[in-house]
Amino acid sequence: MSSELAIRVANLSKCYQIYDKPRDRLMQMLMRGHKQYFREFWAVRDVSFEIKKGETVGIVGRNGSGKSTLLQMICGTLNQTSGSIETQGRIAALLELGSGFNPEFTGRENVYLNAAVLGLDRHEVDECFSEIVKFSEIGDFIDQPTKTYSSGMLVRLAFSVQAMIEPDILIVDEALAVGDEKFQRKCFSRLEELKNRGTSILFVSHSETQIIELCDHALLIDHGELIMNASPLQIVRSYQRLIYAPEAEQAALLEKYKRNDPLYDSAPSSPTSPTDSFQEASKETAVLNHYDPNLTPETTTIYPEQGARIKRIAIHDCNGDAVNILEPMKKYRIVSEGDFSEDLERLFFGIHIRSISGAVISGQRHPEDGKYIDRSQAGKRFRVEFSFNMNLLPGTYFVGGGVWSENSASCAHRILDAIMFRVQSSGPQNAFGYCNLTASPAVLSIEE
Ligand SMILES: Nc1ncnc2c1ncn2[C@@H]1O[C@H](COP(=O)(O)OP(=O)(O)OP(=O)(O)O)[C@@H](O)[C@H]1O
Repeated sequence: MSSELAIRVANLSKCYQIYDKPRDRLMQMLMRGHKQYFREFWAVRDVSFEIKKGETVGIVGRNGSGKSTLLQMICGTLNQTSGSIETQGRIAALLELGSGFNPEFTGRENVYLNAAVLGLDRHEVDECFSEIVKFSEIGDFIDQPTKTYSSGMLVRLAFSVQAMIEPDILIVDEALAVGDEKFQRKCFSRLEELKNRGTSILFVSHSETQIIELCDHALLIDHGELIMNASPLQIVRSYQRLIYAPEAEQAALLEKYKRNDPLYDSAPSSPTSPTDSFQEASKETAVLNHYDPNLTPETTTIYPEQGARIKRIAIHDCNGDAVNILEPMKKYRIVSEGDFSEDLERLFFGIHIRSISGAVISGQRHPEDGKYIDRSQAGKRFRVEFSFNMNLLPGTYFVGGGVWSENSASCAHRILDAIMFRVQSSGPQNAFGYCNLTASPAVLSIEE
């Protein structure tokens, strides 16, 4: 394997033998393979990919798609049925909650045991022990058996051991979803630190923000197969589109992804594509200086219609004119219009604003959390207006919107990156990031 690579997986597969009855397992042993008493279940099938040193790669997929099985094989805690795995350097892994701990041992004993498994000798553990305990915030509990720990404490200690020993490869299986938000933030800043120091990180997450913000690229796994290996944003979009698609359309979508067909309806756009007609409907006659007809996203993703259809999303200024060049600190309205093709119950509308990297910066729903519009009838049109203060800093942003209802398993209709807008600069800024939350200028005093 080239010295640039940290992990190389080639044609990796895992087949489980499923016995419907315990008796079948016994029969299989007795018959010594003369007859087959089990069903084969391929949890991972012919997966190949490479991860370079220092890269962070996210794995995305539905429940049961084979993510954990794949990670366990890479860590060496599960044998593959066929294929090969090559890794370079020390691998640390955070798999199932507390799976590396012996519950009868104290936290301290488990730290030494865990570190020994990772190849550290006693002296090396002595050197980083206090750092591990400090990071985990376990305190005096470190000398209690880990069976007395809460799930949050277990994950804190497990993460601390794996992350403080500076592995070459770190594998994390969703474990970070456990633990309080403050600790999660600490874990992610530690992951960023490891990433900057050159650790290759492979992690499973259902959080689109984590995938987009941390990963260099990502893998989409479904039914044990590697469906796509692409940019984090593309993977997150494809995954969302897959899980929101009606069941009947999912197989075709997966085939399309596998063939590496253009992900978005708009790329390349055909004259009749839904994206074109949506964008045509959303296009406005130019309003002097504040509407740029060329400002249209190439990443528009239109979900299948399931009872509703959003026909147009637009931003209006205080005169009701459609705009997409916005001025900081002014008031605007985002308007979403469409119609219902089915009778729907308990519905709500939403819009969101995303950054270029795809992170959701802000969103609004109507009615508010926990409340719904009781019902709507097929054939009726809707129009919903969300008002907002333009507190975003100069830059380019994307707007998406959706209609959700209890009748449709996922959403009645949804469009990601429906339109885009630019916030103009209004001169030198004291604020940076995405939002301007400044209430009044900073006050400085320096001692004489
Ligand atoms: N020991 C086993 N014997 C038989 N089948 C198994 C075994 N372990 C896992 N599986 C099956 O393999 C498939 C993949 O499981 P895996 O845990 O890898 O999925 P996953 O993508 O990590 O799911 P989740 O997101 O729910 O954690 C599942 O259908 C699961 O039921």
